[in-house]
Amino acid sequence: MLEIKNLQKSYGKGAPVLKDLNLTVRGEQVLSVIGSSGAGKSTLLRCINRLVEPTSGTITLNGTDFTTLTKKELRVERRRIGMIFQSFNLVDRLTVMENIQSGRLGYISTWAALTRRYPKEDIRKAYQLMERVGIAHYANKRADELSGGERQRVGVVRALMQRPEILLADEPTASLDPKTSEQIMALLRSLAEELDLPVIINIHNVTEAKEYSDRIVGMRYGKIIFDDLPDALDKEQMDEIYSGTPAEDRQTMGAAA
Ligand SMILES: Nc1ncnc2c1ncn2[C@@H]1O[C@H](COP(=O)(O)OP(=O)(O)OP(=O)(O)O)[C@@H](O)[C@H]1O
Repeated sequence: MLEIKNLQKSYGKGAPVLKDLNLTVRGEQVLSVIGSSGAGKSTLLRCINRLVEPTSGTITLNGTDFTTLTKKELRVERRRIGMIFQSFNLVDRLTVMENIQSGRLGYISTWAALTRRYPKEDIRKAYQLMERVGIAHYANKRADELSGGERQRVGVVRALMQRPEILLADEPTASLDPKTSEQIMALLRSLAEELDLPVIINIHNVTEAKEYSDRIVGMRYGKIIFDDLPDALDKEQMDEIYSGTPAEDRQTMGAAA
């Protein structure tokens, strides 16, 4: 279970971009986070694994409060959170297998990693996952020889190699064509179910969010203003989520205070 309580984030001395945010994610489910540009979706996702440092609040994953971990502890515990990126974040000159095995870095010795002597079990696991997502025949191909959809599948396998307890996907389909984008969303959805893995997706495409998610969270400038089943997201709710500007929201908050 992921439990986010009273999360606040301000960059430097700026106004808060996450405002006392609370969110609980239980069990297997795909949760999509939608909202205007600047609403704080990426910041929220990145606070969870502390790629961005929260200003205050707690983020607890299956009993571990990530906000209080030291840098050293975080290096170990972060493996429990898989992350998928819009730009895939692969090393172009490395093969698919090498990229995938980098998901095991921290589990195997630096020497084994440098000399590409991966444990047999890791190779078996990698092939099993690559077969599952349809890229096993590319194991020895360089990452930069793959299409966007194939690269994202490598990203997914790399994240799963960590044996994560939760998967975070930061706009995983934004660089893909519509058909490939749907395929990746469908893949994430079926993996969530097969592996009993909660997946949080930050996404702009509301149609896809509705089709492939079990739950939708709508953010407006640092706050969650919608949290429900996809079917409950109607035009009125959408207008609410996508209206306003950060400045207007600050004024409203000021008036309410
Ligand atoms: N590193 C940073 N330094 C300062 N401000 C930042 C930084 N990253 C994000 N912000 C600001 O925080 C706010 C939320 O940004 P964030 O990227 O989380 O929103 P988002 O909803 O993911 O937007 P988008 O959909 O465009 O990616 C924005 O006002 C943005 O300018």
